[in-house]
Amino acid sequence: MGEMTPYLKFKSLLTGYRQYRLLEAAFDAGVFDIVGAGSVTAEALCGKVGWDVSFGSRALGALCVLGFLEETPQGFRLSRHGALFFGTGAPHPMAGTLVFEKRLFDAWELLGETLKTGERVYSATEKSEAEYKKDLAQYIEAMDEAARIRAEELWALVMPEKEAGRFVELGFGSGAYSLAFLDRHPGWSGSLADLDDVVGFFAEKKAHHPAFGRIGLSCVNLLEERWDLPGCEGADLLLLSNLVHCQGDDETLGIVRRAAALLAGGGTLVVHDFYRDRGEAGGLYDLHMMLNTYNGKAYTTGEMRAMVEAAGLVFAGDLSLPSGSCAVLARKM
Ligand SMILES: C[S@@+](CC[C@H](N)C(=O)[O-])C[C@H]1O[C@@H](n2cnc3c(N)ncnc32)[C@H](O)[C@@H]1O
Repeated sequence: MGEMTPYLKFKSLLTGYRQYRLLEAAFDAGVFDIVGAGSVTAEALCGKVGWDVSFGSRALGALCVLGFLEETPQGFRLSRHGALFFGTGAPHPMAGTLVFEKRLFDAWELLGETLKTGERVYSATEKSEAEYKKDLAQYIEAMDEAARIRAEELWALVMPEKEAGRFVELGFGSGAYSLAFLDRHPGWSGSLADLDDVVGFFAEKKAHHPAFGRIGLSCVNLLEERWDLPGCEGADLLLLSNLVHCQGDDETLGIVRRAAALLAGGGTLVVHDFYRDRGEAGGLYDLHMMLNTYNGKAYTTGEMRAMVEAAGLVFAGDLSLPSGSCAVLARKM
């Protein structure tokens, strides 16, 4: 298919929620778990998920149109595209992402009011310890699903010049970027730092990973003006991935400055994120931060260049990734 006409682009934006609602209804009902195990007739499938056969068959047809399922003489099954994301053995499972996305709707309902108020309106309700832990696990799982895809994109473009070195990631989340880097570069060791609950979660979930033994972990609040991170000093490559959007200009500049101070001479800082001047993803991410954080924002690549230069580094270019994010690179001389 050629380029979308302006009207087609408008219309697909206008009705995008219909695709999402169908995907959500099918996911929530368990359709993908069932077709993931092999072809199944519409009658059997609808019976298992509790759908009316006549209406449910139409929904299954629509899932074929969207490209998630295909119909064979034996019934419905996952298409090649659908099998990337659903079913046992999917290389890029998206179940956590679908569960997490629902949590964002309430904040987006408040966009108009937020724009009028000029400050965050949405606030999460008070959580018990158990709810907080469950929400953190969901957040990290959703982040991990996206990060595992995007890490491959990043490290295919950003390659170290040395066989061995010290890799540092601050605000590592699920650790997907760090683990993917260390997988590719067995001569490197890693030092990772994040808030203590996130560090604990990583240590619990990823201890079995082959690169785990080459990683040192530290707990830190990156907003504090002084960091006690001796394990992160002398970094040959330091990654800030999807971290700078969590806070406003002054705090982010402080983080960039302190991160620059951790670099070894000749070391590289990689600031990977969604940038406002790099397509739709960055523009919408900026609003996502407006709605869901105290003062987070998506920066432009120009703003980030000014920050790395203010931190005494030499801007070394930027790289756009296929999934819409971008890496700003800077060197310590
Ligand atoms: C959006 S996640 C990104 C995780 C990972 N770098 C990635 O790209 O998938 C932001 C991470 O930064 C961490 N973070 C945010 N503010 C922080 C702070 N003040 N101190 C330490 N870590 C922080 C969060 O805990 C979270 O793990």
